[in-house]
Amino acid sequence: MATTDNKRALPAKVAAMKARKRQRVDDGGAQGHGAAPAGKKAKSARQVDDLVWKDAAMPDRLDDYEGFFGLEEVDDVEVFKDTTSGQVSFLATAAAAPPKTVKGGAEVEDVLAVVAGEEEWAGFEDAEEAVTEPSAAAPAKPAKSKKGVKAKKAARKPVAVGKGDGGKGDAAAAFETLADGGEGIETDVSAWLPLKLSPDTLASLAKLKFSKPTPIQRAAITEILAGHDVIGKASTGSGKTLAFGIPILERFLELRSNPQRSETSKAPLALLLAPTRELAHQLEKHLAALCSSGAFEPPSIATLTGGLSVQKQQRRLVNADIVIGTPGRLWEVISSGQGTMKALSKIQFLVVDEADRLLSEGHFKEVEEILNALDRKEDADDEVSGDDAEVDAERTAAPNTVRQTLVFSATFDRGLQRKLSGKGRPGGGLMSSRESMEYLLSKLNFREDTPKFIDVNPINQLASGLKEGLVECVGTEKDLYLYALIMLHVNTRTLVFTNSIDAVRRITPLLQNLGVPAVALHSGMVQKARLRSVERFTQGGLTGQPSSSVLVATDVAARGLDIKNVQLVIHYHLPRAADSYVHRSGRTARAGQPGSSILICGPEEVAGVRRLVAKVHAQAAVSHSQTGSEAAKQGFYIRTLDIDRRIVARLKPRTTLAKQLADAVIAKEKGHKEDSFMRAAAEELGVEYDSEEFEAQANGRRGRGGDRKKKEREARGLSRDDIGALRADLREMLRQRINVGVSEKYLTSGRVDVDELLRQQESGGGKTGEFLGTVSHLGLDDA
Ligand SMILES: Nc1ncnc2c1ncn2[C@@H]1O[C@H](COP(=O)(O)OP(=O)(O)OP(=O)(O)O)[C@@H](O)[C@H]1O
Repeated sequence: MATTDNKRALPAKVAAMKARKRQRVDDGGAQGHGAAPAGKKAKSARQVDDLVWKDAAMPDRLDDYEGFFGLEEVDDVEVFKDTTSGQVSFLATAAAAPPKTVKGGAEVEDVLAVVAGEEEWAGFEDAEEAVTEPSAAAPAKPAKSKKGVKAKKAARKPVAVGKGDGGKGDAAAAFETLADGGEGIETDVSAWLPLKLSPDTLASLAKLKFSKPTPIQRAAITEILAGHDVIGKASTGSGKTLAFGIPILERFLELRSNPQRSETSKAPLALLLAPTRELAHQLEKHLAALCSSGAFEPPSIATLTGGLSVQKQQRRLVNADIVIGTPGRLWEVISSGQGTMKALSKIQFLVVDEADRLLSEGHFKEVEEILNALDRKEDADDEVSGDDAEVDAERTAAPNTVRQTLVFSATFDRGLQRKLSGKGRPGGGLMSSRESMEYLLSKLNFREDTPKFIDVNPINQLASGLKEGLVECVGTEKDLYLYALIMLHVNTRTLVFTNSIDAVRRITPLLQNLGVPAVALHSGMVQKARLRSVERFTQGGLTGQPSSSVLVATDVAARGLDIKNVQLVIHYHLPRAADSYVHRSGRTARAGQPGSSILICGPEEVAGVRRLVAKVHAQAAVSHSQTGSEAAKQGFYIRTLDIDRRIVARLKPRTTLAKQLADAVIAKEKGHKEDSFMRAAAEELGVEYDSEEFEAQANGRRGRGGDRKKKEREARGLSRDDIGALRADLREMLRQRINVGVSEKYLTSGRVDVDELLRQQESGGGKTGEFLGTVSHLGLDDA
């Protein structure tokens, strides 16, 4: 740790912070605290409400306390009066006046007092004299000896910043105190120092235990802080959120510390666009976590997504520092007026997360309208209507000089990527194709001609800890194989992707019937249920409450969702495109963790799947082949995983029963809905409704889907008793152990203890891994 005689240059922001503190102390004097006596203990000026008032003890016999009911008292406070203004102020020690939440990060002293729980602050060590210098205008703050600081630290197990790095200890001393948060966390955040972040931000990072920036954070934060527009590409789960979140926080703290905040700085600072509601809420969570150290008053965040009360969201907009939204709801709010557009036109950051999705065809219309609205220079007060916004915007849009635009994703179109990195074919400027992402990017109205393109993983879009494999089976056995895979990964948080809402609706109850704790997520669910599913999945599985260790979802969960410890992704349906494969698979193996991705496909699909996965890996293969690797020259070849047929065969009866049950319940629900609909329609038409008659007519018109309809009718025909009997049969079946054909190996009560099976197999002379076929190649036997 540095001492006062071993001074080094402080990061600019730390120096600025200290200057601010000094300024504050000086200002305090100028504003009338000048007469404050220099206390023996360091005391500082407080508002009356900031003091620690205690209930005054009252004598027992005074029934109504003679008018003193509620009397409060305070210790260790000096009262003094400004001679010129006559204003009364209080000087109190930290013990008498623990500071409230600190605004703007400027009040370093208060932050430190909160964090350290001390009366006095040791200061930034290499410039103690500047901080502790007794001012004529302020209470003296005695410098604390290094020994004293250390003793307290030892007791409080502080965050270790700059440990062993020699050159960074000066600022580190302050960060140590700042970042502890009283929780005894030890996180060395010195690796962040080159990014020159404020102590408040470092304190937050320490609290999050993020000891060093990820590559995209290291590269992007510097450029963003330098004021550049950035297009950032990095693999899934590599920390892109904080790559833009940290610079936004830095700017927020800077603005907060400025007492003369301009009109602009009172408007929202940043607007973040996300493609799905879940991702928007997750962005809010991540930013809130980043701002939760307690060292400063966090920014107010308004998240605008569909499915939740628009009025409530509009109210939250009023004081929002950061606005996060999905395009549909955001546009709804902007176009409904209320001055939203005017406020948003002053944002300093526009973030487009999962940009290739947001800017793709089909999603872009609303994004385009929002962008147009943001860039309208004239009549910013006017309300925009969806119809005229585009025309007006064409007329009034001008390059934005204030706003920085930050565009992030794990996947960008390859041609565009080459162009952005300066390796593309010359010609065909950014406006070449209206449908292409190039055109859409051009609409983002970057402040610079050439935004910085940062690609930290030009070789591989997939996380390095990801293992991939495929399971081949006939289409009618997909349910069975899905169940088998889940059974073979007990206590594994698993995300199952399908291509349709109907499939989610069918598979979830099927798995539930089999005793698998599954929850559903798709866009047809009401928003609260969607959020609840994510919550249950996030909490379940690993904490001894297996209430939701499997999430069955459509691609609404494919992008951006950051759920800890998802170890397995199963593609029940094949992803429709290479980028979907990347993003779905990216829900596992995040933040440097291992994870596996398994595709279930029919024999006729295998060739297509191999092509698709090879395409994703193509760039890596090309790059490796330049170094001569034989395997790489052949391209990436995804392995087929052999699941022991004996297990599959023995799981079949229970799966068939569970499916029958699930189908019956779904068919009944559907029938009930149809019935209600038909009854209402018949009533409206004034005809009598006879479901059997209608059914008979339908039978006569059997066309496409006739078999399915027949099955549905059969399933619907099951009585309540029939369903009860099926349930009882299934329960009984799930209680049975499944003998897998080798003595002492079995599956019990719907779950499989794979480790136990492998152990027994090994001790019985079997080869480890044989049981799971090549699944062991994925590392799944560790699960
Ligand atoms: N510096 C860091 N050190 C450790 N963990 C980090 C760091 N930065 C972020 N993380 C964690 O890494 C995880 C993934 O981060 P994030 O969700 O930002 O990834 P992403 O790159 O946006 O992924 P995707 O492309 O899937 O959206 C999060 O749980 C986040 O808290």
